[in-house]
Amino acid sequence: MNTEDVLNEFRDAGALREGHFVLSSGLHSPVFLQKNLVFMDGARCARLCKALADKIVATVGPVDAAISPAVGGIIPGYETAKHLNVRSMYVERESGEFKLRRGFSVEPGEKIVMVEDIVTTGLSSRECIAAIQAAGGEVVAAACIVDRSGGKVDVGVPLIALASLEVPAYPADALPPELAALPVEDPGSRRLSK
Ligand SMILES: O=P(O)(O)OC[C@H]1O[C@H](OP(=O)(O)OP(=O)(O)O)[C@H](O)[C@@H]1O
Ligand SMILES: O=C(O)c1cc(=O)[nH]c(=O)[nH]1
Ligand SMILES: [Mg+2]
Repeated sequence: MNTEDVLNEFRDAGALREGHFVLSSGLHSPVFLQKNLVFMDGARCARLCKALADKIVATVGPVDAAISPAVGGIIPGYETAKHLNVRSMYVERESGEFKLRRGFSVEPGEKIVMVEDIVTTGLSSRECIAAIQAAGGEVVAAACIVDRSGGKVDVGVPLIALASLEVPAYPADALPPELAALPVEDPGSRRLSK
């Protein structure tokens, strides 16, 4: 499955959104990949995650478990782990920091693949990787459905992306006028209050 195949899955799901979005990183973008509309369709989610699982095995060989950052990473992490035939866990924010909770644990030195939905700046991936390492896991690779940086981000381990594209994103104080004129949506969970 190549980048165009993945984008077609997003298009068919109505998940390739245009407007004015503030991203997890605080950057603003005219494009948002609303991955939940993709993952809500089990067959579509399975097609994407089976392809991602195959790419992970082809790149780094077998792994012991997959761990994802909540919320967006949970469904693709679970589905990718299913195709890898390994257990699936997630980290979630506790006082703002990703932690393994809910009885999840890793054995020292277990080979872990970190599975994200979308990578933009890689900040969430790096935070998730740090949490896995703090729990004793060896993160052998990061994987994602879409890398919006076009291969530019460095998450400290090899990043295996099913699709790679460059999408414009701007700091809040450098918005193009046509973007600034649109009402802003903040669809992610980083700034949600409890
Ligand atoms: O590479 P980055 O710049 O960190 O951006 C990508 C992250 O942003 C989104 O999560 P978000 O924090 O919006 O919350 P969500 O997972 O609940 O959608 C997405 O799920 C990635 O985790
Ligand atoms: O960077 C993000 O927060 C982000 C971008 C995107 O297209 N989709 C998403 O869910 N998050
Ligand atoms: Mg996320």
